[in-house]
Amino acid sequence: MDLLAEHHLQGTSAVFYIPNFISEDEEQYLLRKIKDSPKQKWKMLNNRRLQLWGGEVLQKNILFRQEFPAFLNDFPDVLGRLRLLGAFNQSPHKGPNHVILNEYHPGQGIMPHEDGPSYHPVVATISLGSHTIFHYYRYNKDKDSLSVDPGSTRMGRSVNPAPSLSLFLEPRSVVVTTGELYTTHLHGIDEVDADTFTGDGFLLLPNGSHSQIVNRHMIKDETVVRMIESGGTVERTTRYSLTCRDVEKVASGRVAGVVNRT
Ligand SMILES: O=C(O)CCC(=O)C(=O)O
Ligand SMILES: [Fe+2]
Repeated sequence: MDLLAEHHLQGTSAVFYIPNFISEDEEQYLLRKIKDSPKQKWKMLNNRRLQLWGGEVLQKNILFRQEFPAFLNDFPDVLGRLRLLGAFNQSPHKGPNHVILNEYHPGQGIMPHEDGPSYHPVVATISLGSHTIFHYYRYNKDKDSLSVDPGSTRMGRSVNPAPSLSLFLEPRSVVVTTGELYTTHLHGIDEVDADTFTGDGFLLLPNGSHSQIVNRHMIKDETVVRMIESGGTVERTTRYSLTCRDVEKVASGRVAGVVNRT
């Protein structure tokens, strides 16, 4: 984790934020490749669409591999860059073997959730095209209480609606989450068109309360930093995220249409 260490987010056990992990030219290239990808690759969900790369995690949390497209491990070698960073040094395959591409138009987000047991507890999330605000949440202490929205949690435990940590993710940045923020917290993105800051680092949440942006001293875009410190609104545009993880169990043997590789 040496290269990562200088990007450690103070006050967290193990969150790392790296602005400009992807160059502007690489971002344009990746966005073009995403737009040119076959329509049938998209999986439609209620509030967004996504693509799975590297294979699919099927029964028993096992990954059935498929080759990555060249723009993830050839040019630009996003996956190799994550390996060099050391983010996956402790993971079974020493690098990500699975990537989810999520598309969010303004007003779209993702409910608080955990990523589940298939993955080694490290996730690297790259943002392309637009910023977003990424919240981490805790479960409430009362294990027996029912969730207000049971669909958003595992086991029907209630989630504390006040984020325990809020990050501003710039386009082209990567955030690496490990440790207890991965294993015991949830994460989510509010379904809003824009993000309004009220000064001193505080973000106005949809329920009228506030949450402070904890990585504001690490943000490179000075216009954004001024808004976060003095107040203002940043409109969201379409964001693509690459959620890169290592699935611990990988199927050996050949499956129809799936490349045999461990
Ligand atoms: O888009 C993001 O940044 C988060 C995506 C996510 O949490 C997931 O795919 O599990
Ligand atoms: Fe997630």
